[in-house]
Amino acid sequence: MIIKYSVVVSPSLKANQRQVTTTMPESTKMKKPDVKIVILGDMNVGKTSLLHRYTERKFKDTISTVGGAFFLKQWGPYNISIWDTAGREQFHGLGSMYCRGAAAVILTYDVTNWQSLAELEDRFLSLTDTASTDCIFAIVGNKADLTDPHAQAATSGGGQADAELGGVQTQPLPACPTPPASPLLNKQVSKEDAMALYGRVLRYKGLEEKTSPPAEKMCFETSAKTGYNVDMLFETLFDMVLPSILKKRREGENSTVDLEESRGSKRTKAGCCA
Ligand SMILES: Nc1nc2c(ncn2[C@@H]2O[C@H](COP(=O)(O)OP(=O)(O)OP(=O)(O)O)[C@@H](O)[C@H]2O)c(=O)[nH]1
Ligand SMILES: [Mg+2]
Repeated sequence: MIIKYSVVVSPSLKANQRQVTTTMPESTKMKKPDVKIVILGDMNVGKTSLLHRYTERKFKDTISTVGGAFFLKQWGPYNISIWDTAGREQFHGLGSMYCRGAAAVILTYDVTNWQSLAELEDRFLSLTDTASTDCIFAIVGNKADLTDPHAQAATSGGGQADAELGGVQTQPLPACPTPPASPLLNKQVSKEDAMALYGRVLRYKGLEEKTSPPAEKMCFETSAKTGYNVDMLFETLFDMVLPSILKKRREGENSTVDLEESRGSKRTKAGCCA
């Protein structure tokens, strides 16, 4: 089950004064998220498209994100919120607010645009200072369909999430004729460049490479257009944030005050003193 919530901000105010309002479907009582994943990156790299692909199994027209939105994904018994953010400079100040307490951050670039990788380090990495201390990082090169014939030919499976959306039963679509492959563009960012950035992210966070998830596992090339590696990205992260969820739940249990017990102990104390 996936529910989408929008976050509305007033762009006319300065970043630190902006009012943030969350809107949600009237009929939906918000479930409490167990954990938060945030997707960051420059404008136009395809953050919203990746989320549409994962949650709606579609590649559809987007408009540049204003403020942010989050999706609530039920993963087994847990609720995972996935936050989409705006890449536009104008909304930069909101990024660290969205990252507060995040268990995982997806740093997204466009494989055909070197600058979009550089921006991750220059502009977005510092926004993650507010994330959880054990935050996991994934580096994602999107638009792989433009440079890689495998990604261009991939077709995303649709069954699982289609069936999940509002519990609506869907019929498989009739097979479409395969569109002609478009000519491939030059790849500007190699997987090695992304893996080197992952190493620098770990150093920035003061994390040991030896004890952190390896770069090969945490660097993905995806296509929101064809669905290439999109499920793999989100589901790898969901599995990896489970320990954070369990830790949070344990901490929640330990900090719960048992009112009956405390009333009882008060009475005993009072009885003692009497
Ligand atoms: N070929 C190709 N185009 C893509 C892909 N993902 C996104 N796009 C296109 O890239 C443009 C930007 O996509 P968005 O998802 O809106 O980008 P964004 O990162 O959310 O941008 P902001 O909201 O402005 O930060 C759109 O025209 C998309 O259709 C992809 O995997 N392949
Ligand atoms: Mg967007």
